[in-house]
This record gives sequence, structure tokens and C-alpha cells, in this order.
Amino acid sequence: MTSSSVIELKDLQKHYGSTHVLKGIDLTVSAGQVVGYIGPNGAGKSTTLKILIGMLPDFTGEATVLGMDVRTQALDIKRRIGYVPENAALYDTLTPMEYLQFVGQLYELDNAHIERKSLDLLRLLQLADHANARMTTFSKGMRQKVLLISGLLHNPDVIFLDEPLSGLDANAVVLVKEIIRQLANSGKTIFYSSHIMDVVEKISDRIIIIAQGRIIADGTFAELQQQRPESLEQLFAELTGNDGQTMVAEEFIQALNL
Ligand SMILES: Nc1ncnc2c1ncn2[C@@H]1O[C@H](COP(=O)(O)OP(=O)(O)OP(=O)(O)O)[C@@H](O)[C@H]1O
Repeated sequence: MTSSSVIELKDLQKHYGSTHVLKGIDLTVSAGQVVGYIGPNGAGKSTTLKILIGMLPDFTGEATVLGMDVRTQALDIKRRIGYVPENAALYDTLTPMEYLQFVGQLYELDNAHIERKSLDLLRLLQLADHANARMTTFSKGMRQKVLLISGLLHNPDVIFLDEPLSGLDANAVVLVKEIIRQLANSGKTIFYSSHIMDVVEKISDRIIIIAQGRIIADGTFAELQQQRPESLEQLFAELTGNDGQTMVAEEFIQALNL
């Protein structure tokens, strides 16, 4: 690993049974970069993230985070990374405060520190009024905010976000985008997977497109645009072989009307 590289993948391959999902991913991410990791459904984005956070040890190739091997040093890595999944099972009979207390204790944070920080973060995400309400009745966006806080509570150096804006309202999206930007400015490394192209375009220093388990484009948005001067959405559609959506939509409507 070079001195500032935080994530390194070498010939990363993953099979689920006989299905070859990742077919050789090579990647080096430097400290402070915001990497947008995008690709069509089923391309292997979540699988890559799960390998990087030590959830899937059964892969071939090499994967290190902060210079540590994800196979053998997963626990040490987990202390220094945050992970915000798209849909995690929250213990929703708990209140946000109880849940964050539980998560903070797993990271061995001091109880008073957890309480103070949780209240602050819940307030900033407009959840102060619900801090002590059971999460069973929470909307998707409210749950997503709690998940976001729980992934950041221990102030991790590297943050893995898998569709973190899922269910958030427009104001919350703007706020979380700004939080991501400021986290990166403070030196955190962010590995961000999403389908929301305009957000990826705006927040990423570097965009990596994967399709069918391989990297098919890697660069800043400006670099990718040099190949084709168009929006990330159009570029994505072309590179991943999904242009012609208008025709597909027309066929869909025709099929509905049959
Ligand atoms: N636990 C599993 N067992 C078997 N196959 C799996 C498992 N998890 C994922 N897959 C398969 O691996 C492939 C990649 O899945 P993955 O979730 O990594 O894709 P993705 O790029 O994150 O997709 P999406 O954009 O839909 O979230 C898919 O074909 C999926 O069906």
C-alpha cells in the first residue's frame, strides 16, 4: 500500500455458488477521496462493499482497508470504518436513543459521550422529537437517518455508504450531501454506492462504474465526460448498455395496454 492509500483491491473475485459475481476488481483509493461506485442492478456493488467491511470473507484476490487485510483483521478494520447499508434490520422496538446507545457500546464508547452525541446528531437530522419514540412506526427516511447516525457515531476514518439517501426527503438529501462533502474535507475517505446519478456526479471526486463484475470506467466526472460530453446518467446508460430507455418505456406501456 502507498502511504496515503486507504482501500486496495487486487484481482478481487467473488462467486456465489457457481455464479461469478466479481470478475477481477483492481482498485486503489486514497485518503480523503469520495468515490462514487455505481453500476446496474446486480453488478456487484453491495458485494464489493460487504467484502471491504469484512462481512464476506469467502473471496479470492486481495482486499485491504487502512493497510489491514479484510480476511484476517476484520475486527480491527471495523473499529475504524463506518457502514451505512440501504436496508438494515434496525431493532425497531427500541427508540433511536436506545439503539444508538447499543451501537455506541459495541464500539466501546463512553455512555455519556454516546448520549450527548446521539442527541446532537438526532437534532441536526430533525429527529429530536422522536429520540425516545419506538422506531416501529418510523418512516423509511426516519429509519435511514438513524442508520446514518449509527454508522458515523464512532467517528470512523473510512465510510462505506450503500444508497444512503434512500427514502430521505429533499431537504435531508441536501443536508446529507453536504455532510458527506464536509466529512471528506476533514480527511475521511468515502466509498459511496448509489443509483442517484446527479448526487454521485456532484459529490464524487472519482467515479467508478462497474458492470457484470468488472470496472468499465474510472475517473473524475470531468475525465469521464472527456470521452463523451454528456450527463452521468447518459454516460452510465451508454456504458452499461442500457440506452434506448424511451423505446423500452413505450413497449412497457403497450404491454400494459394489451
Ligand atoms: N447472498 C447471495 N447469494 C447468492 N447470490 C447473491 C447473494 N448476494 C448477491 N447475489 C447475487 O450477486 C449479484 C450481485 O449482487 P449485488 O447485491 O452485489 O449487486 P448490486 O450491484 O449491489 O445490485 P443493486 O444495484 O441491485 O443493489 C446479483 O446477481 C445477486 O443476485
